[in-house]
Amino acid sequence: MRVKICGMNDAAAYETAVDAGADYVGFVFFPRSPRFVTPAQAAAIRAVRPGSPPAVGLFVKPELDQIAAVLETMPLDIFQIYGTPELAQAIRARFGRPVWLARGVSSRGELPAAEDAGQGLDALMIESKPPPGADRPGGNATALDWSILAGWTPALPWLLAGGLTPENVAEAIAASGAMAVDVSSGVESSPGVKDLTRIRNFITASRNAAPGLSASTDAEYESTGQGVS
Ligand SMILES: O=C(O)c1ccccc1N[C@@H]1O[C@H](COP(=O)(O)O)[C@@H](O)[C@H]1O
Repeated sequence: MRVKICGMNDAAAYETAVDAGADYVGFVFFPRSPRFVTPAQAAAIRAVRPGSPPAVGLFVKPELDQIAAVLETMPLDIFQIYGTPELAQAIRARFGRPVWLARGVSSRGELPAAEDAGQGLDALMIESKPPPGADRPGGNATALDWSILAGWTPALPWLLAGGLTPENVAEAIAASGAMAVDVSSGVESSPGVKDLTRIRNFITASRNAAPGLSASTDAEYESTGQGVS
């Protein structure tokens, strides 16, 4: 099981996620998000634990130059992109780093299109569609019907996101078959305010849900076909 904790916007939350064993930490560069950080803020948070898990930069329909500007101050290992597959491909080609493409789904019938969209990319972030009126495409604390993912074996790795919490992540993993999960709202006390206990509990609950798979058993994990690079 791999776990990403997204929306890192304070040092204590970041330290807690790293110390609790997060496999990825996410930084949101979308100004309308309550988790938005400037590149300088992200770099300062990351400096608390140099050499910690891969840093995932989240961008919504970014200009390539916006990403380039962030990279001048904040090194990123992976990009999580909300936008077209063509944009995601262009980002991958220009920056030479893994790109995870986010796709909102609500039915099993939408999964083939999601898989197609991910062709040539490194992973799919499968999540709920934003509720009507939402002013951001993710981070809305809404869950999808996890059962639509049961038995899905796309050609590329995928992570499950959207409305996950320490309380429901085990059920989500069991129902969907996900081997990588991502959370933001579910480890907060209010939008944008991370809760340290909930971060620890989320990581523990995720790992306990799939005890045979952990970041330290990579070979076994990769052999499932859901390894996330
Ligand atoms: O977190 C945000 O504010 C955000 C803004 C814009 C796009 C995506 C965002 N977050 C991502 O959305 C999913 C689900 O989040 P949640 O757990 O339901 O809050 C996750 O991938 C976040 O990284």
